[in-house]
Amino acid sequence: MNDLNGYDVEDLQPGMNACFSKTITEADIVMFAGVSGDTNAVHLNEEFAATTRFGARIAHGFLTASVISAAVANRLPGPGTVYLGQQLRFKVPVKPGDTVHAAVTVLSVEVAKARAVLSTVCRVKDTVVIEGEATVMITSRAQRAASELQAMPSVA
Ligand SMILES: C/C=C/C(=O)SCCNC(=O)CCNC(=O)[C@H](O)C(C)(C)COP(=O)(O)OP(=O)(O)OC[C@H]1O[C@@H](n2cnc3c(N)ncnc32)[C@H](O)[C@@H]1OP(=O)(O)O
Repeated sequence: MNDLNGYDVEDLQPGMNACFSKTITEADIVMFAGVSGDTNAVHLNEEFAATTRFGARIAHGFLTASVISAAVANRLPGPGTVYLGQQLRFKVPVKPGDTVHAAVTVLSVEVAKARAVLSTVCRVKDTVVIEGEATVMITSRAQRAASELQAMPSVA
């Protein structure tokens, strides 16, 4: 664990898993449109959305995907983790009011590079709405020790 209670890369093992859940509210969709600038009518305009194959407004895909980011940042590997990549497949639309459960599972760990690959799956009830994989950089005890050594004043 690092100072912020995130796992160090040395602590990670394939198969470790964690979940973070969040309900995607109307307010989230409106605020995400504002924050991102993505004002796509399929998210905001009920009349337009009713004419689409979804029949009603749906959440931004990247809003739903952000629950994965929360799972990675808050749960596993936790605080200090840095995203290197995230693959996403949007399988089923998420509607306002749906609760998204983001499950992350460690697939592989590369201790020397302080990297890991995680399976990232979002479900609403039992339905998979997003699946993909994340590549992340993780804090490392070895790197912390090396930096602390470098910071020490040298004795002549
Ligand atoms: C600009 C930003 C906008 C947004 O954020 S929109 C919000 C995020 N997106 C979503 O919520 C979409 C969620 N996904 C869905 O609702 C469904 O998924 C679709 C409506 C897209 C497709 O459903 P169906 O018609 O039942 O698809 P099928 O019969 O399973 O597949 C038809 C072809 O489409 C490919 N496909 C389906 N989903 C995906 C995907 N997520 N990524 C890549 N390809 C996909 C399949 O493979 C197949 O292709 P082949 O005909 O060649 O076999």
